[in-house]
Amino acid sequence: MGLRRSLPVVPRPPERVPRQPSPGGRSRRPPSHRRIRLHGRPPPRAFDYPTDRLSVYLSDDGGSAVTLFAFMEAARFARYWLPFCKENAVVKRSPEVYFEEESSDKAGSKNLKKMYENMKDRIGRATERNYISKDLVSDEEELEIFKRWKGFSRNNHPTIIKVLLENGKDIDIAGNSLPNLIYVSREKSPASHHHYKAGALNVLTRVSGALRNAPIVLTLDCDTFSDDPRAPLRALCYFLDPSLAADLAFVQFPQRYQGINEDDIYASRYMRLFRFNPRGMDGLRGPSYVGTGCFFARASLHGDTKAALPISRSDAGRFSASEDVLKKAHGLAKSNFEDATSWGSTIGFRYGSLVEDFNTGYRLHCEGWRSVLCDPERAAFVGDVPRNLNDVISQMKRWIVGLYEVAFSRHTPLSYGIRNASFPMGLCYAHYAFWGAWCVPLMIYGLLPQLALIQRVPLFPKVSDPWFFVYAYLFLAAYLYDLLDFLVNGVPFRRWWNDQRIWLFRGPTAYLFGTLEFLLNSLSVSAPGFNLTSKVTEEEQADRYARGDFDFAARSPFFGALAAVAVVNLSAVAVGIKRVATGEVEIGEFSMQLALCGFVAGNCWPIYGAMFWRRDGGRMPVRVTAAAAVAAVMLHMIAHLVSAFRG
Ligand SMILES: O=c1ccn([C@@H]2O[C@H](COP(=O)(O)OP(=O)(O)O[C@H]3O[C@H](CO)[C@@H](O)[C@H](O)[C@H]3O)[C@@H](O)[C@H]2O)c(=O)[nH]1
Ligand SMILES: [Mn+2]
Repeated sequence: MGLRRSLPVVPRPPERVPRQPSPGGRSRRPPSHRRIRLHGRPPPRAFDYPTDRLSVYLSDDGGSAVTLFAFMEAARFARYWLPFCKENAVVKRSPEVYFEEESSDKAGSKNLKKMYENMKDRIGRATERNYISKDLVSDEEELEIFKRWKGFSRNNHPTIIKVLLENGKDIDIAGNSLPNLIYVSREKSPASHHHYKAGALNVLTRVSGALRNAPIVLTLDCDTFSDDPRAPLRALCYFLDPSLAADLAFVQFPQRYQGINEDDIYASRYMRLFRFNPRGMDGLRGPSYVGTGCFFARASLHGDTKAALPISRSDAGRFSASEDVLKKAHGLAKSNFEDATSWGSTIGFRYGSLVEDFNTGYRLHCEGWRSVLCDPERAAFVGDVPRNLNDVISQMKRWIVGLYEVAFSRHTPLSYGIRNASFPMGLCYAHYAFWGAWCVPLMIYGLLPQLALIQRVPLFPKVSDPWFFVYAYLFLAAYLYDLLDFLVNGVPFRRWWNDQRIWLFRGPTAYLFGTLEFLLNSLSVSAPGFNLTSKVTEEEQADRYARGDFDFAARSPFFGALAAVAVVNLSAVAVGIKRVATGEVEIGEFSMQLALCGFVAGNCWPIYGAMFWRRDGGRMPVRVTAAAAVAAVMLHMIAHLVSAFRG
């Protein structure tokens, strides 16, 4: 049974008539460039896969002419880049990564690099002006396209679909045909909810369905690049396995990242979330969908039950971009197309949660579909992480809100999930859905024993009491178990230490603020929003990150809350030690509380540095420090009042 057609949706460029993109042109940095590093690797991605069975759809949710321009440029560059990769067996097919890491002396590599720099330069200029001017586009026909961008805004613009490359018509410089490349910017209008990324993915699903309707669909985020040309083949192995294929909805590759600093100070690898736990779920109904690096059976997105297997029988057609088909596609991308349809509720990517990935995978599992984790040694897809603490926490806060939206929906994992997916799957999903609830125990442990210590209220058994060992055991066993999981998986100790630290940091920040935000959303005081994770980093900030220094340079309420907890712990340690030293209290009675304060304070070390002695740009703004001190004093006063009242 031969695989007839397929359609991984993977950005990878090219352009029409072979036009010389001035390979020898001097690369010039625009003088007024702010020192900003774009850490999302630019688009070109490539697969070892027959190009006539590959279509790449790029969703531009920002509706920007600059994005289209960048893709036209990249498409042109690909005509030179792809033959070079083939000739030299280049596996790292992101040119940005290739030119950075490889000091290549391969034939043509110098010229190609120049060409690449030149392209980046032109895109840089376009980005800076936010406008495509005549000096950037010489082709009249192309210039015409950009003239359509009059009065467009991100939330109000018509549909634009542009077929940038068509297989069979466009070829690279070696004469090989190129895959289809289609730019899609869906219509946005203030009158319809656009449902963020899930909405964008559903438009892509429909548009690709009209143009080609291939049975396999790959979703990739804008900050992900493909780092293994054979990834589609790996995924297809599962889809073509008759023992799996009947109800296989998706094959998920773990999220893996580049550019994380040595000790991973912000725990950006999310080892449990993306590496350990999916392996466990793989033994049940399969890992959850994590938004990127995931191959779907199109059938599962159309709500067709159990239709994934007969890939070769699916009604995939030949790619067509005829006027009729394009007209139809424009209609499918209209902002009101989904009104009174089941898109987002029982078909396609599911709405109602800011974590559309988690929600969609969960609902598919509940509907009887399975998934598979594909975790080869070499990362198949590589993504980017935020590189300063405020962005890290903001991203997590958005996830927490989105997870609560699933937790408290009518499809809550605790009942619907357990009933429909299975008991253990329901629990796995509940474990994440209620993630933010960690703020309760974490806040209690971060404040209560400390304030009680200062008020001379013992909370735990004395060292001489046998119950003491139960507490000590629970604490140590939990930590040791966590540590072992990391060590066994080859993660160095310091990375584990940072991971547990960030877990504590999330308590009064992402977990707490996420929980509050969800409460406010539920009371309709505010509305959930998808704030994009920042994709740029200031040069200075990037350097700090590379050095492994914490970044507190923002007037962020997160930092205020963190610093307040840190100050309470520091004062408790100081007061506690003083009391023990002067014999005011008996050490046995407060040893556990003192140890706890010491442990938290030890973890807060980078916060004290940022508040008190650091002088570089990453220190905490004075205002935040002051606010935190006031908050800490107030907490002490409240504790004092409470204990006076009780006494
Ligand atoms: O209105 C929107 C908002 C986002 N996106 C896209 O969504 C993707 C993810 O956005 P990003 O800012 O990178 O968010 P992250 O928190 O880094 O993404 C993680 O969390 C998201 C759910 O919150 C998942 O969708 C992602 O796959 C997962 O990597 C990007 O490709 C965006 O272009 C849209 O297309 N439209
Ligand atoms: Mn991202």
